[in-house]
Amino acid sequence: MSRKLTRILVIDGSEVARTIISRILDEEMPRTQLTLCGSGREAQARLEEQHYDLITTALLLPDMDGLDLCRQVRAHPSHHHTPVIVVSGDANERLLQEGFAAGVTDYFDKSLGYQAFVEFIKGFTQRNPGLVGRVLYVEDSPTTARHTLKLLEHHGLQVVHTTTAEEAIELLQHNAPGNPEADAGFDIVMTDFFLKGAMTGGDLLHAIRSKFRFTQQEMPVLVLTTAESPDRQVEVFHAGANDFVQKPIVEEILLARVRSLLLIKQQFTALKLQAEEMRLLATTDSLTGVRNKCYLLRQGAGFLEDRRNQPVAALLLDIDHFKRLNDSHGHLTGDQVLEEVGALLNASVREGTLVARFGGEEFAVLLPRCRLEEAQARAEELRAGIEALRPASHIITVSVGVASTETCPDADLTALLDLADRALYTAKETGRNRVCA
Ligand SMILES: Nc1nc2c(ncn2[C@@H]2O[C@H](COP(=O)(O)OP(=O)(O)OP(=O)(O)O)[C@@H](O)[C@H]2O)c(=O)[nH]1
Repeated sequence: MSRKLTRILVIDGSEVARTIISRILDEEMPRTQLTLCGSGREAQARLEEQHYDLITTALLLPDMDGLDLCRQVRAHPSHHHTPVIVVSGDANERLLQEGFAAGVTDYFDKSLGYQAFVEFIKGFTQRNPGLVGRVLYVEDSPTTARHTLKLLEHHGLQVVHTTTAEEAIELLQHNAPGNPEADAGFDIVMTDFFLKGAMTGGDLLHAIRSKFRFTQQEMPVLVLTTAESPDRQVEVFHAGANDFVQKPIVEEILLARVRSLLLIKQQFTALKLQAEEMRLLATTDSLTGVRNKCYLLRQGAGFLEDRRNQPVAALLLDIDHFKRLNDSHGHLTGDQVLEEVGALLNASVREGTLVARFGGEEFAVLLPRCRLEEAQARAEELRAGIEALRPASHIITVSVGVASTETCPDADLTALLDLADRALYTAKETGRNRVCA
Protein backbone atom coordinates (compact mmCIF):
# COMPACT_ATOMS: atom_id res chain seq x y z
CA MET A 1 0.00 0.00 0.00
CA SER A 2 1.64 3.26 -1.07
CA ARG A 3 1.34 6.32 1.13
CA LYS A 4 -0.13 9.41 -0.42
CA LEU A 5 0.28 13.04 0.59
CA THR A 6 -2.28 14.48 2.99
CA ARG A 7 -3.74 17.58 1.34
CA ILE A 8 -4.65 20.32 3.80
CA LEU A 9 -6.24 23.68 3.02
CA VAL A 10 -5.52 26.29 5.70
CA ILE A 11 -7.55 29.52 5.55
CA ASP A 12 -6.47 32.34 7.83
CA GLY A 13 -6.50 36.13 7.28
CA SER A 14 -3.27 36.64 9.24
CA GLU A 15 -0.11 36.32 7.18
CA VAL A 16 1.93 35.77 10.35
CA ALA A 17 -0.35 32.87 11.33
CA ARG A 18 -0.10 31.32 7.85
CA THR A 19 3.72 31.57 7.89
CA ILE A 20 4.08 29.97 11.32
CA ILE A 21 1.57 27.18 10.59
CA SER A 22 3.28 26.46 7.29
CA ARG A 23 6.74 26.27 8.91
CA ILE A 24 5.66 23.95 11.76
CA LEU A 25 3.60 21.73 9.45
CA ASP A 26 6.54 21.39 7.03
CA GLU A 27 8.75 20.24 9.90
CA GLU A 28 6.29 17.98 11.70
CA MET A 29 4.27 16.56 8.83
CA PRO A 30 6.60 16.25 5.84
CA ARG A 31 4.08 14.16 3.88
CA THR A 32 1.63 17.04 3.76
CA GLN A 33 0.69 19.12 0.75
CA LEU A 34 -0.31 22.44 2.26
CA THR A 35 -2.38 25.13 0.53
CA LEU A 36 -2.59 28.49 2.34
CA CYS A 37 -5.34 31.04 1.69
CA GLY A 38 -5.80 34.49 3.19
CA SER A 39 -9.51 34.90 2.40
CA GLY A 40 -12.74 32.99 1.89
CA ARG A 41 -12.89 33.95 -1.78
CA GLU A 42 -9.37 32.60 -2.40
CA ALA A 43 -10.38 29.37 -0.64
CA GLN A 44 -13.50 29.04 -2.84
CA ALA A 45 -11.27 29.27 -5.93
CA ARG A 46 -8.93 26.59 -4.58
CA LEU A 47 -11.82 24.27 -3.78
CA GLU A 48 -12.83 24.35 -7.43
CA GLU A 49 -9.37 23.08 -8.40
CA GLN A 50 -8.79 20.02 -6.22
CA HIS A 51 -9.85 17.70 -3.43
CA TYR A 52 -8.55 18.19 0.14
CA ASP A 53 -8.33 15.72 3.01
CA LEU A 54 -8.82 18.46 5.59
CA ILE A 55 -9.86 22.12 5.66
CA THR A 56 -9.07 24.43 8.56
CA THR A 57 -10.51 27.95 8.65
CA ALA A 58 -10.39 30.88 11.03
CA LEU A 59 -13.82 31.77 12.41
CA LEU A 60 -13.38 35.34 11.22
CA LEU A 61 -12.06 35.78 7.71
CA PRO A 62 -11.43 39.22 6.13
CA ASP A 63 -14.22 38.77 3.59
CA MET A 64 -16.41 36.05 5.01
CA ASP A 65 -17.64 34.28 8.10
CA GLY A 66 -15.83 30.94 8.70
CA LEU A 67 -19.15 29.22 9.42
CA ASP A 68 -20.59 30.46 6.10
CA LEU A 69 -17.56 29.03 4.34
CA CYS A 70 -18.20 25.75 6.14
CA ARG A 71 -21.84 25.78 4.97
CA GLN A 72 -20.63 26.31 1.41
CA VAL A 73 -18.24 23.36 1.73
CA ARG A 74 -21.08 21.15 2.97
CA ALA A 75 -23.22 22.22 0.00
CA HIS A 76 -20.44 21.63 -2.53
CA PRO A 77 -20.92 18.39 -4.53
CA SER A 78 -17.21 17.51 -4.39
CA HIS A 79 -16.36 18.61 -0.85
CA HIS A 80 -19.42 18.03 1.29
CA HIS A 81 -17.70 15.14 3.09
CA THR A 82 -14.36 16.95 3.72
CA PRO A 83 -13.68 17.55 7.43
CA VAL A 84 -13.66 21.23 8.40
CA ILE A 85 -11.93 22.45 11.55
CA VAL A 86 -12.77 25.97 12.69
CA VAL A 87 -10.09 27.90 14.56
CA SER A 88 -11.21 30.67 16.89
CA GLY A 89 -9.76 32.86 19.63
CA ASP A 90 -11.93 31.16 22.21
CA ALA A 91 -14.64 28.55 22.14
CA ASN A 92 -17.32 31.23 21.84
CA GLU A 93 -21.04 30.70 22.21
CA ARG A 94 -21.88 31.24 18.55
CA LEU A 95 -19.39 28.60 17.45
CA LEU A 96 -20.78 26.09 19.92
CA GLN A 97 -24.38 26.83 19.04
CA GLU A 98 -24.16 27.20 15.28
CA GLY A 99 -20.94 25.38 14.43
CA PHE A 100 -22.14 21.83 14.29
CA ALA A 101 -25.34 22.81 12.47
CA ALA A 102 -23.12 24.51 9.90
CA GLY A 103 -21.27 21.22 9.44
CA VAL A 104 -18.11 21.97 11.45
CA THR A 105 -16.29 18.72 12.17
CA ASP A 106 -14.33 20.06 15.14
CA TYR A 107 -12.96 23.32 16.45
CA PHE A 108 -9.64 24.43 17.87
CA ASP A 109 -9.02 27.09 20.50
CA LYS A 110 -6.36 29.36 18.98
CA SER A 111 -5.24 30.62 22.40
CA LEU A 112 -3.50 27.23 22.88
CA GLY A 113 -0.86 28.29 20.32
CA TYR A 114 0.33 27.22 16.87
CA GLN A 115 2.40 24.25 18.04
CA ALA A 116 -0.69 22.81 19.72
CA PHE A 117 -2.68 23.53 16.55
CA VAL A 118 -0.26 21.48 14.45
CA GLU A 119 -0.34 18.66 17.01
CA PHE A 120 -4.15 18.78 16.79
CA ILE A 121 -4.03 18.49 12.98
CA LYS A 122 -1.51 15.66 13.24
CA GLY A 123 -3.76 13.74 15.63
CA PHE A 124 -6.79 14.41 13.45
CA THR A 125 -5.17 13.17 10.23
CA GLN A 126 -3.80 10.09 12.02
CA ARG A 127 -7.29 9.23 13.23
CA ASN A 128 -8.77 10.00 9.81
CA PRO A 129 -6.17 8.92 7.28
CA GLY A 130 -6.80 9.52 3.59
CA LEU A 131 -8.01 6.51 1.67
CA VAL A 132 -5.10 4.72 0.01
CA GLY A 133 -5.32 1.28 -1.45
CA ARG A 134 -6.50 -1.00 -4.26
CA VAL A 135 -10.09 -2.17 -4.21
CA LEU A 136 -11.54 -5.06 -6.18
CA TYR A 137 -15.15 -4.03 -6.68
CA VAL A 138 -17.76 -6.52 -7.91
CA GLU A 139 -21.10 -5.03 -8.95
CA ASP A 140 -23.40 -5.99 -11.82
CA SER A 141 -25.68 -2.94 -11.70
CA PRO A 142 -24.20 -0.36 -14.10
CA THR A 143 -25.85 2.58 -12.32
CA THR A 144 -24.67 1.62 -8.82
CA ALA A 145 -21.23 0.71 -10.17
CA ARG A 146 -20.79 4.06 -11.95
CA HIS A 147 -21.82 6.04 -8.87
CA THR A 148 -19.73 4.02 -6.40
CA LEU A 149 -16.66 3.90 -8.65
CA LYS A 150 -16.71 7.67 -9.02
CA LEU A 151 -17.07 8.09 -5.29
CA LEU A 152 -14.20 5.74 -4.40
CA GLU A 153 -11.86 7.12 -7.05
CA HIS A 154 -12.68 10.65 -6.01
CA HIS A 155 -11.31 9.78 -2.57
CA GLY A 156 -8.02 8.55 -3.99
CA LEU A 157 -8.68 4.80 -4.12
CA GLN A 158 -7.54 2.66 -7.04
CA VAL A 159 -10.50 0.57 -8.07
CA VAL A 160 -10.70 -2.43 -10.38
CA HIS A 161 -14.33 -3.10 -11.26
CA THR A 162 -15.77 -6.41 -12.45
CA THR A 163 -19.39 -7.42 -12.98
CA THR A 164 -19.14 -11.11 -12.06
CA ALA A 165 -17.73 -13.20 -9.22
CA GLU A 166 -16.00 -15.43 -11.79
CA GLU A 167 -14.00 -12.50 -13.16
CA ALA A 168 -13.14 -11.40 -9.63
CA ILE A 169 -11.85 -14.89 -8.82
CA GLU A 170 -9.67 -14.82 -11.93
CA LEU A 171 -8.22 -11.47 -10.88
CA LEU A 172 -7.57 -12.73 -7.35
CA GLN A 173 -5.94 -15.85 -8.79
CA HIS A 174 -3.70 -13.72 -11.00
CA ASN A 175 -2.73 -11.54 -8.05
CA ALA A 176 -2.29 -14.34 -5.52
CA PRO A 177 1.02 -14.25 -3.59
CA GLY A 178 3.69 -16.24 -5.39
CA ASN A 179 2.57 -15.48 -8.95
CA PRO A 180 5.55 -13.71 -10.54
CA GLU A 181 3.27 -11.89 -12.97
CA ALA A 182 1.02 -10.53 -10.23
CA ASP A 183 0.24 -6.80 -10.05
CA ALA A 184 0.20 -4.91 -6.79
CA GLY A 185 -2.66 -7.10 -5.54
CA PHE A 186 -5.79 -5.89 -3.77
CA ASP A 187 -6.17 -4.45 -0.31
CA ILE A 188 -9.88 -5.07 0.06
CA VAL A 189 -12.76 -6.62 -1.87
CA MET A 190 -16.15 -4.93 -2.12
CA THR A 191 -18.92 -7.06 -3.54
CA ASP A 192 -22.62 -6.99 -4.13
CA PHE A 193 -24.12 -10.01 -2.33
CA PHE A 194 -26.57 -10.84 -5.11
CA LEU A 195 -24.93 -11.05 -8.52
CA LYS A 196 -26.77 -12.10 -11.65
CA GLY A 197 -24.11 -14.55 -12.92
CA ALA A 198 -23.84 -18.23 -11.99
CA MET A 199 -21.92 -17.28 -8.85
CA THR A 200 -23.21 -14.94 -6.13
CA GLY A 201 -21.27 -12.62 -3.84
CA GLY A 202 -21.61 -15.38 -1.24
CA ASP A 203 -19.82 -17.82 -3.56
CA LEU A 204 -17.07 -15.24 -4.07
CA LEU A 205 -16.70 -14.88 -0.31
CA HIS A 206 -16.49 -18.64 0.03
CA ALA A 207 -13.72 -18.75 -2.60
CA ILE A 208 -11.80 -15.93 -0.89
CA ARG A 209 -11.89 -17.62 2.51
CA SER A 210 -11.73 -21.31 1.50
CA LYS A 211 -9.96 -21.52 -1.86
CA PHE A 212 -7.49 -18.65 -1.51
CA ARG A 213 -7.40 -19.02 2.27
CA PHE A 214 -7.27 -15.27 2.78
CA THR A 215 -7.99 -14.39 6.41
CA GLN A 216 -10.23 -11.46 7.28
CA GLN A 217 -7.12 -9.39 8.05
CA GLU A 218 -5.31 -10.38 4.87
CA MET A 219 -8.22 -9.63 2.53
CA PRO A 220 -11.03 -7.74 4.19
CA VAL A 221 -14.36 -8.03 2.36
CA LEU A 222 -17.14 -5.46 2.44
CA VAL A 223 -20.52 -6.71 1.23
CA LEU A 224 -23.10 -4.41 -0.31
CA THR A 225 -26.68 -5.53 0.24
CA THR A 226 -30.13 -4.11 -0.14
CA ALA A 227 -32.02 -3.62 3.14
CA GLU A 228 -32.12 -7.12 4.58
CA SER A 229 -33.51 -8.98 7.53
CA PRO A 230 -31.19 -9.64 10.49
CA ASP A 231 -31.04 -13.30 9.35
CA ARG A 232 -29.62 -12.29 5.98
CA GLN A 233 -27.11 -10.02 7.67
CA VAL A 234 -25.97 -12.90 9.88
CA GLU A 235 -25.60 -15.00 6.72
CA VAL A 236 -23.28 -12.35 5.26
CA PHE A 237 -21.03 -12.53 8.32
CA HIS A 238 -21.09 -16.34 8.37
CA ALA A 239 -19.96 -16.31 4.75
CA GLY A 240 -16.79 -14.52 5.90
CA ALA A 241 -17.53 -10.83 5.29
CA ASN A 242 -15.82 -8.31 7.56
CA ASP A 243 -18.67 -5.84 7.29
CA PHE A 244 -21.62 -4.80 5.15
CA VAL A 245 -23.17 -1.61 3.81
CA GLN A 246 -26.81 -1.32 2.86
CA LYS A 247 -27.95 0.03 -0.46
CA PRO A 248 -28.76 2.75 -1.38
CA ILE A 249 -25.24 3.70 -0.41
CA VAL A 250 -24.70 6.60 1.96
CA GLU A 251 -21.35 8.07 1.00
CA GLU A 252 -20.07 8.78 4.55
CA ILE A 253 -21.06 5.32 5.78
CA LEU A 254 -19.38 3.58 2.86
CA LEU A 255 -16.20 5.65 3.29
CA ALA A 256 -16.07 5.02 7.04
CA ARG A 257 -16.40 1.25 6.49
CA VAL A 258 -13.81 1.22 3.69
CA ARG A 259 -11.45 3.26 5.86
CA SER A 260 -11.70 0.88 8.79
CA LEU A 261 -11.13 -2.16 6.52
CA LEU A 262 -8.12 -0.50 4.92
CA LEU A 263 -6.77 0.15 8.42
CA ILE A 264 -7.14 -3.55 9.23
CA LYS A 265 -5.25 -4.40 6.04
CA GLN A 266 -2.54 -1.80 6.75
CA GLN A 267 -2.03 -3.16 10.26
CA PHE A 268 -1.87 -6.70 8.91
CA THR A 269 0.73 -5.69 6.30
CA ALA A 270 2.79 -3.80 8.89
CA LEU A 271 2.74 -6.79 11.27
CA LYS A 272 3.71 -9.16 8.46
CA LEU A 273 6.64 -6.95 7.49
CA GLN A 274 7.69 -6.68 11.11
CA ALA A 275 7.56 -10.46 11.51
CA GLU A 276 9.66 -10.89 8.35
CA GLU A 277 12.21 -8.37 9.65
CA MET A 278 12.37 -10.16 13.01
CA ARG A 279 12.85 -13.50 11.25
CA LEU A 280 15.65 -12.04 9.14
CA LEU A 281 17.27 -10.52 12.23
CA ALA A 282 17.06 -13.81 14.10
CA THR A 283 18.61 -15.78 11.26
CA THR A 284 21.31 -13.33 10.14
CA ASP A 285 24.79 -12.97 11.58
CA SER A 286 24.90 -9.32 12.67
CA LEU A 287 28.61 -8.80 11.92
CA THR A 288 28.92 -10.35 8.48
CA GLY A 289 25.36 -10.05 7.13
CA VAL A 290 25.28 -13.70 6.04
CA ARG A 291 22.97 -16.28 7.65
CA ASN A 292 23.95 -17.60 11.06
CA LYS A 293 24.95 -21.16 11.87
CA CYS A 294 21.61 -21.95 13.47
CA TYR A 295 19.85 -21.09 10.18
CA LEU A 296 22.35 -23.17 8.19
CA LEU A 297 21.78 -26.23 10.33
CA ARG A 298 17.99 -25.80 10.33
CA GLN A 299 17.51 -25.01 6.65
CA GLY A 300 20.46 -26.96 5.29
CA ALA A 301 18.87 -30.36 5.94
CA GLY A 302 15.78 -29.43 3.92
CA PHE A 303 18.00 -27.85 1.27
CA LEU A 304 19.69 -31.21 0.72
CA GLU A 305 16.45 -33.19 0.86
CA ASP A 306 14.86 -31.03 -1.86
CA ARG A 307 15.46 -33.10 -4.99
CA ARG A 308 15.34 -29.98 -7.17
CA ASN A 309 18.62 -28.85 -5.49
CA GLN A 310 20.50 -32.07 -6.24
CA PRO A 311 23.41 -32.40 -6.51
CA VAL A 312 24.27 -29.99 -3.66
CA ALA A 313 27.81 -28.72 -3.18
CA ALA A 314 29.21 -27.47 0.13
CA LEU A 315 32.13 -25.03 0.37
CA LEU A 316 33.87 -24.25 3.66
CA LEU A 317 36.01 -21.09 3.47
CA ASP A 318 38.40 -20.31 6.32
CA ILE A 319 40.41 -17.07 6.49
CA ASP A 320 44.15 -17.81 6.68
CA HIS A 321 46.20 -16.69 9.68
CA PHE A 322 43.33 -14.66 11.02
CA LYS A 323 44.71 -14.81 14.56
CA ARG A 324 47.88 -13.10 13.31
CA LEU A 325 45.77 -10.27 11.80
CA ASN A 326 43.85 -9.87 15.06
CA ASP A 327 47.01 -9.90 17.13
CA SER A 328 48.87 -7.36 15.02
CA HIS A 329 46.03 -5.02 13.95
CA GLY A 330 43.41 -5.51 16.65
CA HIS A 331 40.00 -7.15 16.81
CA LEU A 332 38.20 -4.16 15.28
CA THR A 333 40.26 -4.60 12.09
CA GLY A 334 39.50 -8.32 12.25
CA ASP A 335 35.81 -7.53 12.52
CA GLN A 336 35.96 -5.21 9.51
CA VAL A 337 37.65 -7.96 7.49
CA LEU A 338 34.90 -10.42 8.44
CA GLU A 339 32.24 -7.87 7.52
CA GLU A 340 33.73 -7.19 4.08
CA VAL A 341 34.29 -10.87 3.32
CA GLY A 342 30.67 -11.61 4.30
CA ALA A 343 29.41 -8.82 2.02
CA LEU A 344 31.50 -10.14 -0.88
CA LEU A 345 30.14 -13.67 -0.41
CA ASN A 346 26.55 -12.42 -0.26
CA ALA A 347 27.06 -10.36 -3.40
CA SER A 348 28.87 -13.11 -5.35
CA VAL A 349 26.41 -15.98 -5.11
CA ARG A 350 23.39 -16.69 -7.29
CA GLU A 351 19.83 -16.78 -5.99
CA GLY A 352 19.06 -20.00 -4.17
CA THR A 353 22.54 -20.29 -2.66
CA LEU A 354 22.82 -20.42 1.12
CA VAL A 355 25.75 -18.50 2.67
CA ALA A 356 26.32 -18.74 6.43
CA ARG A 357 28.92 -17.98 9.05
CA PHE A 358 30.02 -21.40 10.22
CA GLY A 359 32.45 -20.34 12.95
CA GLY A 360 34.63 -17.36 13.96
CA GLU A 361 36.48 -16.82 10.63
CA GLU A 362 34.85 -19.65 8.73
CA PHE A 363 32.02 -19.44 6.17
CA ALA A 364 29.87 -22.18 4.64
CA VAL A 365 28.24 -22.00 1.21
CA LEU A 366 25.60 -24.47 -0.04
CA LEU A 367 25.21 -24.42 -3.82
CA PRO A 368 22.15 -26.04 -5.44
CA ARG A 369 22.43 -28.15 -8.62
CA CYS A 370 26.24 -28.08 -8.51
CA ARG A 371 28.54 -30.92 -9.53
CA LEU A 372 31.96 -31.25 -7.91
CA GLU A 373 33.86 -29.80 -10.86
CA GLU A 374 31.64 -26.71 -11.05
CA ALA A 375 31.81 -26.31 -7.25
CA GLN A 376 35.62 -26.25 -7.45
CA ALA A 377 35.44 -23.56 -10.14
CA ARG A 378 32.99 -21.49 -8.03
CA ALA A 379 35.25 -21.92 -4.97
CA GLU A 380 38.26 -20.77 -6.99
CA GLU A 381 36.34 -17.65 -8.10
CA LEU A 382 35.48 -16.84 -4.48
CA ARG A 383 39.05 -17.48 -3.31
CA ALA A 384 40.43 -15.15 -6.02
CA GLY A 385 37.76 -12.56 -5.27
CA ILE A 386 38.67 -12.46 -1.58
CA GLU A 387 42.40 -12.25 -2.37
CA ALA A 388 41.69 -9.23 -4.57
CA LEU A 389 39.29 -7.64 -2.06
CA ARG A 390 41.86 -6.17 0.38
CA PRO A 391 39.38 -5.72 3.23
CA ALA A 392 40.42 -3.03 5.73
CA SER A 393 43.38 -2.47 3.34
CA HIS A 394 44.95 -5.87 4.12
CA ILE A 395 45.68 -8.74 1.77
CA ILE A 396 43.51 -11.59 3.02
CA THR A 397 43.46 -15.13 1.70
CA VAL A 398 41.16 -18.06 2.33
CA SER A 399 41.52 -21.81 2.15
CA VAL A 400 38.50 -23.62 0.77
CA GLY A 401 37.26 -27.19 1.20
CA VAL A 402 34.76 -28.49 -1.39
CA ALA A 403 32.38 -31.47 -1.41
CA SER A 404 29.35 -32.39 -3.50
CA THR A 405 26.59 -34.96 -3.14
CA GLU A 406 27.43 -35.87 -6.76
CA THR A 407 30.17 -38.11 -5.39
CA CYS A 408 28.32 -39.15 -2.20
CA PRO A 409 24.57 -39.12 -2.98
CA ASP A 410 23.59 -40.48 0.46
CA ALA A 411 25.37 -37.78 2.45
CA ASP A 412 23.23 -35.70 4.79
CA LEU A 413 24.18 -32.15 5.78
CA THR A 414 26.54 -33.21 8.58
CA ALA A 415 28.29 -35.74 6.35
CA LEU A 416 28.64 -33.28 3.47
CA LEU A 417 30.04 -30.53 5.73
CA ASP A 418 32.36 -33.09 7.28
CA LEU A 419 33.74 -33.98 3.83
CA ALA A 420 34.19 -30.28 3.01
CA ASP A 421 35.95 -29.81 6.36
CA ARG A 422 38.40 -32.60 5.60
CA ALA A 423 39.14 -30.99 2.23
CA LEU A 424 39.63 -27.66 4.03
CA TYR A 425 42.12 -29.30 6.36
CA THR A 426 44.08 -30.53 3.31
CA ALA A 427 44.01 -26.99 1.84
CA LYS A 428 45.47 -25.62 5.09
CA GLU A 429 48.05 -28.40 5.34
CA THR A 430 49.24 -27.99 1.79
CA GLY A 431 50.03 -24.27 2.04
CA ARG A 432 46.70 -22.33 2.44
CA ASN A 433 45.18 -19.88 -0.08
CA ARG A 434 43.91 -22.76 -2.22
CA VAL A 435 40.88 -24.89 -3.04
CA CYS A 436 40.83 -28.65 -2.28
CA ALA A 437 38.10 -31.21 -2.88
N1 LIG B 1 38.05 -10.01 15.13
C1 LIG B 1 37.41 -11.14 15.32
N2 LIG B 1 38.11 -12.27 15.50
C2 LIG B 1 37.47 -13.44 15.66
C3 LIG B 1 36.07 -13.52 15.65
N3 LIG B 1 35.70 -14.81 15.84
C4 LIG B 1 36.84 -15.52 15.97
N4 LIG B 1 37.93 -14.71 15.85
C5 LIG B 1 39.35 -15.02 15.94
O1 LIG B 1 39.74 -15.81 14.83
C6 LIG B 1 40.97 -16.42 15.17
C7 LIG B 1 41.03 -17.82 14.59
O2 LIG B 1 42.32 -18.32 14.85
P1 LIG B 1 42.76 -19.77 14.49
O3 LIG B 1 41.60 -20.73 14.67
O4 LIG B 1 44.00 -20.04 15.28
O5 LIG B 1 43.04 -19.72 12.97
P2 LIG B 1 43.98 -18.80 12.05
O6 LIG B 1 44.80 -17.86 12.85
O7 LIG B 1 43.08 -18.17 11.04
O8 LIG B 1 44.91 -19.84 11.36
P3 LIG B 1 44.55 -20.84 10.18
O9 LIG B 1 43.10 -21.03 10.13
O10 LIG B 1 45.28 -22.09 10.54
O11 LIG B 1 45.07 -20.21 8.94
C8 LIG B 1 41.06 -16.39 16.72
O12 LIG B 1 42.09 -15.49 17.07
C9 LIG B 1 39.70 -15.85 17.14
O13 LIG B 1 39.81 -15.02 18.30
C10 LIG B 1 35.35 -12.31 15.47
O14 LIG B 1 34.09 -12.26 15.44
N5 LIG B 1 36.06 -11.16 15.30
